[in-house]
Amino acid sequence: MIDQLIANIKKTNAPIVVGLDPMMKFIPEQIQKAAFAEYGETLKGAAEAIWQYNKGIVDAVADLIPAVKPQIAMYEQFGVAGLIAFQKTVAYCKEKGLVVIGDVKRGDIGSTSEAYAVAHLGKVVVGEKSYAPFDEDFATVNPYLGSDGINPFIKVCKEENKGIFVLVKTSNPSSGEFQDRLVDGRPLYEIVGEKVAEWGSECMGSEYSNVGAVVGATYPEMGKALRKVMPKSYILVPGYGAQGGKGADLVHFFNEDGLGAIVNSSRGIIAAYQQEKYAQFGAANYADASRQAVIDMREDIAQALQGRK
Ligand SMILES: O=C(O)c1cc(=O)[nH]c(=O)n1[C@@H]1O[C@H](COP(=O)(O)O)[C@@H](O)[C@H]1O
Repeated sequence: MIDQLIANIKKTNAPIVVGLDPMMKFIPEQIQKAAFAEYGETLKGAAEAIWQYNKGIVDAVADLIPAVKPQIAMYEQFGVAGLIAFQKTVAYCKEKGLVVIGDVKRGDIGSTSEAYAVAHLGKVVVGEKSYAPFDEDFATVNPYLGSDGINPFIKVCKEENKGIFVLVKTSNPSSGEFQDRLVDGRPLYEIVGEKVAEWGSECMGSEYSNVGAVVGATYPEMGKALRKVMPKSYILVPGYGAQGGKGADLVHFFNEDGLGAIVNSSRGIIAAYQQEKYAQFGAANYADASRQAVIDMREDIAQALQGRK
């Protein structure tokens, strides 16, 4: 699957992931009204609104980007109806040729991780039949339980040609509370990064591994160090835009070949029309504002990478 992701990145010339993290406050009134008219102010109504909103954005940006990252929490808050919207979003994006990174941040004891891996990347067996319940291409995984929690994902990745991104150094302000702690004189995130390289060596694509890492754009120096620790792992870099990360911060997350990193922006793209910079689009043209925000992000990253040469 990493090969598909890289092919899409090369085709679009955009190492960008659009994060599909829909929140009701982003959804234009006309979409909410139509959904509520059909289903009432119910969980189903909310789920219909987020699905229609997503569809508008995906239709507007799909030709520009290699991948999307739906964040399951934004759907799960609307219960089963929300999860159906998640599933529909995954399927629709795949139909459009996009690689789908399910941001599910799973990880548990072995037997439980196995079920998570089956749910999101693999197939579940029911009698004589088998089903791919959510069928994302990649999933984000929390490594805190150690190899027991990761190995079932790697097994499914090998069987199904899928991939994972393991949390190594997260973008949030308190990520250092545990992740930066020194263990035998070295920061914990570096030890996890080494483990990602080891797990990744078991699950290689042609140039890069199907086991990638998540490292926040908000910690560029750590990104630089981690790039060297896991040379064959793709780094998924969240924290661009709404969390303050900029193109210039991202340069060292990439390898010399211009590959090796893919940068996520969620609110910065999907709610662009609510920013002053894109206000002229208005709520009715929210998807056009998202398209312009993707073009600007692509330019920002390209310029930063150009500056490195
Ligand atoms: O795994 C992630 O994607 C992730 C890891 C991390 O360290 N920081 C982080 O922000 N994320 C996710 O990336 C997205 C960032 O959203 P924006 O800040 O709106 O661009 C959210 O879906 C977060 O859950």
